[in-house]
Amino acid sequence: MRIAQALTIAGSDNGGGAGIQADLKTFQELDVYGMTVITAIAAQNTTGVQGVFPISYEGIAQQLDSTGDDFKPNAVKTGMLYSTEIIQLVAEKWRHYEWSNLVIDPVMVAKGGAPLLQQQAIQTLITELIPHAQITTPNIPEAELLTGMSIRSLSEREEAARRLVQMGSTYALIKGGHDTGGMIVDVLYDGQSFHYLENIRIVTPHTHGTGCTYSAAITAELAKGSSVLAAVTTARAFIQAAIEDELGIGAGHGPTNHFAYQRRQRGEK
Ligand SMILES: Nc1ncnc2c1ncn2[C@@H]1O[C@H](COP(=O)(O)OP(=O)(O)O)[C@@H](O)[C@H]1O
Ligand SMILES: Cc1ncc(COP(=O)(O)O)c(N)n1
Repeated sequence: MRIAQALTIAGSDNGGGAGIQADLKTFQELDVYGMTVITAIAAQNTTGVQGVFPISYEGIAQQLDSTGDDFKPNAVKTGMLYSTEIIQLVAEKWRHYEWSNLVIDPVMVAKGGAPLLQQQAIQTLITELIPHAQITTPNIPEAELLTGMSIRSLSEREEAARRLVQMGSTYALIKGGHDTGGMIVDVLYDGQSFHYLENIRIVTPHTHGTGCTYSAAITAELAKGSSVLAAVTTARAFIQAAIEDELGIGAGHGPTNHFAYQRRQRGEK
């Protein structure tokens, strides 16, 4: 049996809704073999982040080498990278192992407001890692920090996507979840034309890990050989199902339902 393989380089969420855990669950649901490099341990639950404990530089470097020396992931995603040093390290190993299909989810702040990327590391992300990206997937506040522009209108979302492509990302996906309308519009740009993914906003507090799950689904589809547009389209359906069929776990902003998409595909509830 040949199986597509994907690597996630991200932080751990013990609550299982975001970070490494969301990525692995998503890979598994989409029939992709998942591998991990853990950058930090975030102690968190549905009410917030209680602590962040970075893994040592050596610990991350060794995980990257142990992975790269033996495995050939078909796609790689980054989530919480935390510091300038970690971003530089990932960029160096990326070049060394000649990996392909890099998906950058530029995780900066948790839903509750806790910082997951040091402020000074944003510039390093732009100069060192984004030029290697097949696709970069910021939410609106992350896109504002990366591009230095304020984003209100659809045309500003398009301009932000253009700037990310100018920085070297082959595709840019500006996610619309932080907008306020009844429809959510995610804007995908390939350097020439725009694609708009429009979905009904689901009224729910349970959106913890949506960005992680969405970008993990894109990574899984790229690992299987899909085009970027096809990967984003499938991933969007995956995240919509995951938010719609809510699990209602925890007292605060609960995780999404990683089972939902495949259950629907099989005609189950
Ligand atoms: N309430 C919602 N209803 C439907 N889709 C949502 C909802 N919240 C988020 N999404 C979708 O999940 C994806 C990630 O959400 P977003 O909030 O933009 O990013 P992040 O989780 O990185 O902050 C986007 O495609 C967004 O449109
Ligand atoms: C380890 C880790 N990575 C990423 C997120 C962002 O997820 P969200 O924006 O849904 O809080 C998180 N909370 N924890």
